[in-house]
Amino acid sequence: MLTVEGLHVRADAVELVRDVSFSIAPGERVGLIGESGSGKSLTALSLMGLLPEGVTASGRARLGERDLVGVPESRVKDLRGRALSMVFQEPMTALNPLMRVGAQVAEVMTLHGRPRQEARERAVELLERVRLPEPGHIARAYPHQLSGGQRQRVMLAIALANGPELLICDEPTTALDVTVQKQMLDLIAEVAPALLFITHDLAVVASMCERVLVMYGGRVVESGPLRDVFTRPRHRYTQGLLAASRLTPRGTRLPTIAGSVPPAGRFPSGCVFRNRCPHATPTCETTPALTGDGHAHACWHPAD
Ligand SMILES: Nc1ncnc2c1ncn2[C@@H]1O[C@H](COP(=O)(O)OP(=O)(O)OP(=O)(O)O)[C@@H](O)[C@H]1O
Repeated sequence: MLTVEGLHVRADAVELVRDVSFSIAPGERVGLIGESGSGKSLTALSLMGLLPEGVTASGRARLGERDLVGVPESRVKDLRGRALSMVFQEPMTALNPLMRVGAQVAEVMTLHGRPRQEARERAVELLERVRLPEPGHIARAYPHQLSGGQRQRVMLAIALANGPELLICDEPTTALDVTVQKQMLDLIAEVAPALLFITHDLAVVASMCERVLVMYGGRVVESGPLRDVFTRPRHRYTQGLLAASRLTPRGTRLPTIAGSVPPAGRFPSGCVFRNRCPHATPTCETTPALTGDGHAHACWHPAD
């Protein structure tokens, strides 16, 4: 559905994103991870036609039959917020502080041609879909009257308003506290038609995505199904990332905690790995190993 081939992003002579290629199939959830400054956001922004002033993209990116790069702004504008939409990290900067949130959700629909009254009614339905309580009441609130988690749900409602084919999320839960993060991630996984999910957090990628792309120094250095990349990381950066994370690559012997391995299924509530060990293979017995704070994630692989 989305095909990116040889995408480059430059600011003057400096190449910030180099020769990036990947694709996303309908319904697929793809994670984009990489260190700070590796080019994740610029890759996403070039698909949205939202690159900052002085930064330009070249190469090919298509959503279905429609080109996203190297086309006039009017064409991309027509697709943006309709065929593909994006949820950013900080909802407070993306929302208009002077406009009621219901009107902001309705506006993205009227901009794409929906009659005003119909858009207002649909806005309340969308606020309900993103599980905001009393959506009619919330629609009349201003952004500052909502919590961070509620504001991010409003952003998700805006992103979903015109029934996009692809949702791009750039660190959408970083500004939220941990319990709210989990609810938001579950909601995104449920409502996204297809997803490009940008994050630093490997555990989040493991719980949300089927495939992963790893960026380093402006390039995609590794990509593949989640299990392959997490169990057989090839690039040094991915290996380092996994070693530093709460996940342990298959083949690593984990210390037995306090002389015993906790029984399977003893994940703390809210744990993103509940019954979803990313290393699981048919031959691998996986058992969650809980460490001191009871919320670390690792797998026990007796076969290794
Ligand atoms: N407007 C700009 N002009 C020049 N360079 C820029 C501009 N915006 C970003 N860059 C540079 O491009 C590189 C990639 O930035 P990008 O924001 O895509 O990184 P990222 O992987 O999303 O990082 P983070 O995880 O910190 O958000 C960085 O080196 C950044 O400094």
